[in-house]
Amino acid sequence: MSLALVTMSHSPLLKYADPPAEVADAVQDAFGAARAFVQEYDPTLVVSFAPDHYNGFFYDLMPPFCIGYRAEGVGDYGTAEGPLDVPAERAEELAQWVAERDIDVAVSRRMQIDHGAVQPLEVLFGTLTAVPTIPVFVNGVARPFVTMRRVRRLGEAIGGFLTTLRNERVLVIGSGGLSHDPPVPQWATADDTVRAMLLDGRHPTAAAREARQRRVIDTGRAFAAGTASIKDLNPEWDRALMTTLASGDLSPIDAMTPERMAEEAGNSSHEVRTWVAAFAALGAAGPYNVTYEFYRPIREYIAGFGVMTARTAP
Ligand SMILES: O=C(O)CCc1cccc(O)c1O
Ligand SMILES: [Fe+2]
Repeated sequence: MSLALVTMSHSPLLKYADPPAEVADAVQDAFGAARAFVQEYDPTLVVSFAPDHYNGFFYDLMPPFCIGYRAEGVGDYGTAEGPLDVPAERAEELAQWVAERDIDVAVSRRMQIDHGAVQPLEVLFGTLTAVPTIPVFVNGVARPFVTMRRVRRLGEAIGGFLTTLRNERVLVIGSGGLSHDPPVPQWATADDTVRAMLLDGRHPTAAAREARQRRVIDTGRAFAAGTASIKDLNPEWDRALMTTLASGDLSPIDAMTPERMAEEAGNSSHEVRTWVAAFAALGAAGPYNVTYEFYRPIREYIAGFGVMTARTAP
């Protein structure tokens, strides 16, 4: 049973920043390559590993992982709003399978997902309902972080389940990263107003959402102009990680720690957990080949921007 994979950075600034045309075109070309790969594979089921940015998951109950039985996009940053087509019974079987492999996952019958999960679906399929999709939340912004080994083992367990689905062509997606340090609030440094949002900020007013987005948009402009105080992108770190993921041997990733990741690649580099889970899932079906790779550090998007496609070796 073979599997296919697309991992890609996301950026809320895709529609709100203005990089040089050559850069924007290169990203669109990379999206086109990923889209062509997916069209050719013609998946019947998608499993999407994505982080969240305090739009669906908050500190009133923050799990490291969550499998969605139902899910809807919240429509942040102009992304699609509304329900996904989640095959609920399959999602339940998946959660049971994973639980039996000693990985503790939360489940949600009302998962809310943001641009982190929605953007790849829009890029690859145009809509949120084109292909039945099981969303898997992987915490990438809210301390505490589980070990990278745990993330790899989650991916392996999910991949093991997917290889049992003989009548499906399954695409796994990983969304986020790579190195980047956008102004996502953190509990330790937040004031009372921001803490209230981090605790339980569901269904913000339009004005509150606008204010949050404005801060990220302004930071992107300043970062491109060289006047932002956020940590710089780290292309060497990004390329090294992509090389490891492509190698098929993910064991070196177990040694990565949240502290060093934040130090070397920024506070949102933890989003690469979704890539690790996705590659580990792919690897559960056997050796794989990377069929496409794109990488550019893009300050306007506040992202070490990568796209990879891969499939089980023939
Ligand atoms: O908190 C937000 O609203 C989004 C922050 C953000 C910015 C650029 C790239 C990202 O991956 C990201 O997460
Ligand atoms: Fe993100």
